Amino acid sequence: MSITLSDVTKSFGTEKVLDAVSLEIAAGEFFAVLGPSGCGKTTLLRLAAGLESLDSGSITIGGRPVAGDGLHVAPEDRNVGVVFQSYALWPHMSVEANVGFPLEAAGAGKRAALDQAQRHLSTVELEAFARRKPAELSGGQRQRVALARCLAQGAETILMDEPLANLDPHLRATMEEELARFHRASRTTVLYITHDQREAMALADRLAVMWQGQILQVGAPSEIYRRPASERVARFIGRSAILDGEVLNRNGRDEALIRIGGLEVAATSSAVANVCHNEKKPARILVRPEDVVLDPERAAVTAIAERVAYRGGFWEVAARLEGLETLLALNLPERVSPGDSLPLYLKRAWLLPES
Ligand SMILES: Nc1ncnc2c1ncn2[C@@H]1O[C@H](COP(=O)(O)OP(=O)(O)OP(=O)(O)O)[C@@H](O)[C@H]1O
Repeated sequence: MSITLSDVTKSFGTEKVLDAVSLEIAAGEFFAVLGPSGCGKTTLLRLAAGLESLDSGSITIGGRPVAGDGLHVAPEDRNVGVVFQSYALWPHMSVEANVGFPLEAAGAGKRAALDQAQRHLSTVELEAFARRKPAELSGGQRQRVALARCLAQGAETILMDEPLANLDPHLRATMEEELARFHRASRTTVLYITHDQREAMALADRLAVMWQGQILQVGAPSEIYRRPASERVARFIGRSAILDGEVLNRNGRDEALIRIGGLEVAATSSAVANVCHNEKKPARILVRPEDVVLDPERAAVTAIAERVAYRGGFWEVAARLEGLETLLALNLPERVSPGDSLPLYLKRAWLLPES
């Protein structure tokens, strides 16, 4: 079911934690909210779940108003499942009893509840573990039981708050795949809260970048990576260099010729519409590592390697362009050493919109 937040505002004491937040999450979408610690992500999720009440604005789920204008539908009547970092399973019950419990509580007979539980356990590929107790499962398996229980509740919308935060890196990667498979199989709407940009990029159809109670940008992960709306978003998502440069000329509808140090390159931007032909002005320019290539044939500039770190399969390099303070970030397939000069070719750049 779709989730719509309109101008949602929430304060705790004098601290405004959410400031007129509006979001539209489509039915069946995997939507991630990404932001640094304390920016208000969990509060947003708790408001959608009905675990907090809002100060102003409104929330609808599946088109039905659930909060706002004096209305507050109780969490159990919102038809949403919630998965937290801690799995909140009943330790004394078997896996199948944990999953079947919401069905029994809703009036289904014991046998029918267990049959249904089996079906939902097969969605998360845990049929074989039905008789175990939660303590006999791995962290990732417990997380899957919690997901199966949401499905058993009939939740067409699942709210997840950092569900992988307690897992070790290897299990996290496996669980990311599990979550993606779960979403494909169930087609539930997922609102997913995380501060891990890698996780959000890997899982989400779309994501919102949040900062200090506000939404900075909403878009597909590749859109946010390639076309960040501000320097803050650019710094938060992915590795990059943000350099001082100059716009030299407007080349096309969303392209301008820019200069960074001694280098001239075409940059795209949503902001080029504000640039006049032949108008020179200072600019902030985003360069992603994959857009900087070591290529003696096409090299337009030479940079000096300053820091080099092996990252398994490639070397991560920070290199200085003459006359510039900020270091360029690049990934190279071959080893270089600090002090080496690198003939570089810049494939493209992104002219950051003025903020
Ligand atoms: N019940 C509460 N009472 C008072 N302040 C609260 C309460 N819940 C959250 N806050 C404050 O609201 C702000 C946002 O908290 P929230 O948990 O939404 O952030 P978050 O983005 O989820 O952070 P994290 O990633 O660290 O979990 C924080 O400053 C927090 O201290």
